[in-house]
Amino acid sequence: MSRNTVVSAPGKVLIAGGYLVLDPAFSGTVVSTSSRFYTVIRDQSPPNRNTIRVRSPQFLEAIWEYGVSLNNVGVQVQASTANNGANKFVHLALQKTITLAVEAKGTASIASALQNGLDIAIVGDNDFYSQRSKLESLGLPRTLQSLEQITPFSATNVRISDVHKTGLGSSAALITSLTSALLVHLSVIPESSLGNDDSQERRLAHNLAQYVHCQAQGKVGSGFDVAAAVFGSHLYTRFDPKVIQDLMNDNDSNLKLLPTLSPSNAAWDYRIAPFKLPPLTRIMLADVDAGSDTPSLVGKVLKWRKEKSAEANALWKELDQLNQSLAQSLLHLGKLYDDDPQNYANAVKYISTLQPVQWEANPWQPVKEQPITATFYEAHCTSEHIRDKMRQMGNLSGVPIEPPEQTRLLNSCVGQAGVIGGGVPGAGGYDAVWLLVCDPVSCAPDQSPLERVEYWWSRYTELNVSPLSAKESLAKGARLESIESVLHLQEATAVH
Ligand SMILES: Nc1ncnc2c1ncn2[C@@H]1O[C@H](COP(=O)(O)OP(=O)(O)OP(=O)(O)O)[C@@H](O)[C@H]1O
Ligand SMILES: C[C@@](O)(CCOP(=O)(O)O)CC(=O)O
Repeated sequence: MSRNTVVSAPGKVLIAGGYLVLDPAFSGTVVSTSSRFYTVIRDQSPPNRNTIRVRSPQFLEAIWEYGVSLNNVGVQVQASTANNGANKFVHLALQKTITLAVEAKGTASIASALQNGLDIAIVGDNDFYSQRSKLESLGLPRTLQSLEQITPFSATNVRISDVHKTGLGSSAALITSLTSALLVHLSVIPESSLGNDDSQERRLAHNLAQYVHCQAQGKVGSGFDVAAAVFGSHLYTRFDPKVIQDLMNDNDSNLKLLPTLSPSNAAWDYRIAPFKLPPLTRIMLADVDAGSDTPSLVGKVLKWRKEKSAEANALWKELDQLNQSLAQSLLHLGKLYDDDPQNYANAVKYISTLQPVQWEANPWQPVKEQPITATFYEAHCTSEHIRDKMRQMGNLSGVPIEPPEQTRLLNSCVGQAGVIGGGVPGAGGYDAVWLLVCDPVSCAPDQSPLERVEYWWSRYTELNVSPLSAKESLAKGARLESIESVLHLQEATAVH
């Protein structure tokens, strides 16, 4: 039986550092999500030498066939003229990854891996796409429980270009799972290398995915979304675009890829510092009405920063300090848990039933719980302060980063018992919110913060708020999967 290779990569939420992360002098706090993209690679049956078929079974008209020629001139991946439209992202991922594989392993080895042709299926968790209309058509309320009733990797019944995305970074997760799965399948990196949080092989996968994503988008962004897909949650400092400038300009593909993309190329100066959300807390995400256009928000903010640089730089500095202190408070909570899990759990349970303003008001609170409660309160205040500064950025640049509708929604959530903080992720706009809530082992007889927020969102009328099921992914970044252990993956990717 032919082997299959399955690699998944998570989505992302930038909880702090929007806009700042575009500048290498600042960092962003990025949380990777349990919602993932999965790429499944099998041999073609019946065999079809040197061809690759890529399928996205969740979409209409989403099958692309390619021919691969490997010769002394190089690698050519040619889209079939019978394809229903092009898929630039997938095409570039195949072209660049196979080219890199030939450089690393030699033509004969890659020709042998392609002797039966490849069938590649790509699917994304339902969270990447808005489930609002599906819930409506099923007559289900907009709750986490309702989402569980939708089959995993369910069909969207539309073309890719028409789907309503939720902003989890589908293209970065897709490119990362596809390029990393190919690297494993073509034996450029061993399967075991994705078992380590950080390794030379994972860094190669990162550099390749960043480059392919930049080529596909036609620009070099900050890359925090690809970094999250590869490494999981972390504090991200961007790389200097110069590292791939020559490759980006090389329209005739004359240059070798490996010298630039190799993990030993010191020009890759991105930094990944460890980060994860505190124990017994949970991130909650919601898709809010229609998505906004990130590139246009970003363009306007950057233009304003250029024109009003003194004012903007002062704001960037203040925000940077706040972003760093939020990350430090959240990391410190992790340490407080490690030092004293019992008092930490008690403190979380205690604040889960109180609004943040009440957290420190109890003079009888056990002494050992006090520093824990105080750190949670600090995180709350800092995240509110960040929102304030992001609104200021929006007002000064004339961009709806946290528009008034979102402010009202967030204020009504952040004031609730057990809610630590929240905001508009990434570039902001109308399309999404995140919250960090306490998630104690049990809240009985009270409702948990999660249940309270969920209920509030499902009844909220000013905006239509639809929750996502994602939690933080604690499995770091891209990982090898076995097809049997991911619910519905076999069915969703079967060749019919
Ligand atoms: N499921 C998929 N299968 C194959 N190709 C896909 C899929 N999803 C996206 N793509 C490709 O990636 C391209 C860009 O995707 P898109 O613009 O949706 O990403 P994005 O803006 O990063 O998403 P997000 O808003 O979630 O951050 C699409 O035009 C398509 O070529
Ligand atoms: C504004 C920016 O900093 C974040 C955009 O994030 P998102 O795609 O809205 O999650 C741009 C970037 O870093 O690519």
